[in-house]
Amino acid sequence: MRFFAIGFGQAGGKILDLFMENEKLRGSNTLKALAVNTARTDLMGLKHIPPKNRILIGQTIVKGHGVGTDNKLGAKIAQEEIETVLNAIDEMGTHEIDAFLIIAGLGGGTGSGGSPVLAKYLSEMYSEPVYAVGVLPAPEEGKLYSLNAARSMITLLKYVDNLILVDNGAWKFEGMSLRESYAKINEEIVRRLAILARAGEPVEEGLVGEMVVDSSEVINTLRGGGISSIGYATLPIQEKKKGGGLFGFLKKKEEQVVTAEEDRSTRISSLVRKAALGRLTIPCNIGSAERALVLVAGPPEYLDRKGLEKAKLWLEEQIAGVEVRAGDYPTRRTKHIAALVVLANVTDIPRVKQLQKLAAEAKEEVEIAEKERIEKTISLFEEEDLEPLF
Ligand SMILES: Nc1nc2c(ncn2[C@@H]2O[C@H](COP(=O)(O)OP(=O)(O)OP(=O)(O)O)[C@@H](O)[C@H]2O)c(=O)[nH]1
Repeated sequence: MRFFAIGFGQAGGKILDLFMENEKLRGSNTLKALAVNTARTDLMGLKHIPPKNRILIGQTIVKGHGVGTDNKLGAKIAQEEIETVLNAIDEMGTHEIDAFLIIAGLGGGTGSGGSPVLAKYLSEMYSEPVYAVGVLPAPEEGKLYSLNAARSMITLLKYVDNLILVDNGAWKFEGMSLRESYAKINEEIVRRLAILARAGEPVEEGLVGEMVVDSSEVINTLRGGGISSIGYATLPIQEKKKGGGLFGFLKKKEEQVVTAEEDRSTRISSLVRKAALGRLTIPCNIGSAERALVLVAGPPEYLDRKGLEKAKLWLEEQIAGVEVRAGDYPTRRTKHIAALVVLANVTDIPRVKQLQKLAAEAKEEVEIAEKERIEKTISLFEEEDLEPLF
């Protein structure tokens, strides 16, 4: 799956930078990456997106300092400078890509306001699907972030072919602050995107996928303009050494490592279940998904067609719809078997409901506060009979 990815704002840029690093490390050069921001320092902090593929917008308005969580300003700047962004995309080349992928934190200003604007233009100008990865703010970030995210989500859903949500609140790591968790959350997001990017890619020389998933199957799964959540699970593998002895046995117990000789089919199907029922990028009711896609990657001797088919049947029972696509990707560049489950077009997502509620409250509070402020300011001058200067 060849993505043209645009990291919008700080979170989007950082996640895309890591995605780029990951793709380089695994020897793939199919990912096109462009970072767009109103903050100069955010762009300067990127390491793997080449400087020529970083665009600073809004310089005349915010002087390279970001929009300070004002997503209306973020949207306005993106609208005014959309030509610059679209020209950069065109110059980088779009003829070989399968889809656009906009990545942004939806609680801030630049990415939250800018990504729906970009999604609108890309969906009008190109036939390739436009997906967004939207990072939702954690509850402790406050009502302004909720209001921003809710507004951005509603607008994005008008233009994208699919919105993959990631909930920072659900992903905050034990004993860590949200900020300290960012790096780990970003790694988790990139792990999932990297597996998705393997769909339809030529496999390493000498390897053959048993059930290949093409990029068109990813596109068919994600069609329809809904919200998706992604599950993921891995299992470490271990080459079976002759005379592994007591140490080998202990290691196996501790780390739950597996060897190729164990029941492959059960192992694959339980790994897929673990991915679907475990921690999703956004917690949701799996029974409300319209479609699903399963991708399993790992060394070929650990992959198994029967196991995948079993997992597919099981998922068909779990989701609301009937469309489940499944495939595998053999690779020797890993010491794990990884299962990815995309739950497409889910409708029962408690965090989104909660965000809408918080956003509605925040909107009302802002309006009341503004009205009161105007009234109080006027009343400050009511008693005096002074004329304004002009
Ligand atoms: N997962 C994750 N979330 C992040 C990261 N950085 C910021 N966020 C979240 O993204 C939201 C803020 O968005 P940013 O991308 O920082 O803001 P921006 O788009 O650059 O906009 P302004 O800074 O307002 O100009 C908040 O909800 C943060 O919790 C990150 O590296 N990873």
